Amino acid sequence: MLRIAVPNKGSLSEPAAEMLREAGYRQRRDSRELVLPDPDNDVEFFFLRPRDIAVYVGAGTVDVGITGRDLLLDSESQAVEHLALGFGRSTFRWAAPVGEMSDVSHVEGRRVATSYPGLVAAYLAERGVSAAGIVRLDGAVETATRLGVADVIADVVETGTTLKAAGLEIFGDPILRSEAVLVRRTGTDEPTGLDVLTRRLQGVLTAREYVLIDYDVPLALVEQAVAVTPGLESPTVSPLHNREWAAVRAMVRRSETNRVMDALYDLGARAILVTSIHACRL
Ligand SMILES: Nc1ncnc2c1ncn2[C@@H]1O[C@H](COP(=O)(O)OP(=O)(O)OP(=O)(O)O)[C@@H](O)[C@H]1O
Ligand SMILES: O=P(O)(O)OC[C@H]1O[C@H](OP(=O)(O)OP(=O)(O)O)[C@H](O)[C@@H]1O
Ligand SMILES: [Mg+2]
Repeated sequence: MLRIAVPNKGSLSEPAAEMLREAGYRQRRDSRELVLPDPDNDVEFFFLRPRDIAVYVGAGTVDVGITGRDLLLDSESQAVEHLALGFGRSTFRWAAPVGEMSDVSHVEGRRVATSYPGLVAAYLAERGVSAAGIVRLDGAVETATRLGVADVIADVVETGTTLKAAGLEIFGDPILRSEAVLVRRTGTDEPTGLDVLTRRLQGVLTAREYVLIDYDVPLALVEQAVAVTPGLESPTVSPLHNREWAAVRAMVRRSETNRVMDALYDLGARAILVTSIHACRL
């Protein structure tokens, strides 16, 4: 039975449960449940703090887990990224009071507040910058400079609203681009059942990223139309009752739907229909 760790709280918790539900797994109804067996799918879920998940996976006490890439790298555990999951996207960035710093070299000799000391120390060491110290805080890191415990912070930024409200501005390149990831232990055989979980999650990712497009097009234009919608392997082209026309079906990236529909219409395609993909295996 594959043991899967899932965030029990925080911003990754709900979207992780949603993705697993879409992949056909049982999910808990009560947020106080800590363990949930799913015998039909031969897996067992453990609801743990996202920060601890890489630690459990690295120690081998659970087989795989969902956590943030930033938390994985901060953990310095034996866990590695297996599959990026496309939700919980954020950047991890430097910030300081407005107008004070513009480059990571300015962190030299200054005090840094962060919830990710491992990640920050590794980043600074790689660039040969010595901070005066790293102050580890659990949250609300943006307040640290105002309260005088640090000169600069390194923290998760999504919209930038929290930083702005604290009178801070980002500087330097992003330390990291993070998102939720499925992690597994390094240096051991792949756990039994991970192949099925991976295919199911990839199915959800594809169903979210792609739509199906159907249209009718004059036979003479099929080649040009297919060049606009090449699909993943090859589009389906079917005859229509009117023998001078064909029906085409292909997968298209959701983000490109309208551009593709416009191009097909301009070419002469008609009855262009777009439908969501509910589930898939490629
Ligand atoms: N505002 C946000 N937008 C996107 N991802 C975020 C945001 N805040 C935290 N994360 C991500 O969530 C993970 C941290 O989860 P964690 O549960 O420890 O903190 P949290 O989501 O901030 O919850 P809380 O602070 O309520 O405990 C990290 O991978 C981080 O990148
Ligand atoms: O760029 P924004 O959209 O403002 O989001 C980023 C903020 O969200 C998270 O904080 P959270 O609300 O989890 O509080 P915390 O600092 O106590 O973890 C994160 O730690 C940042 O502070
Ligand atoms: Mg938080």
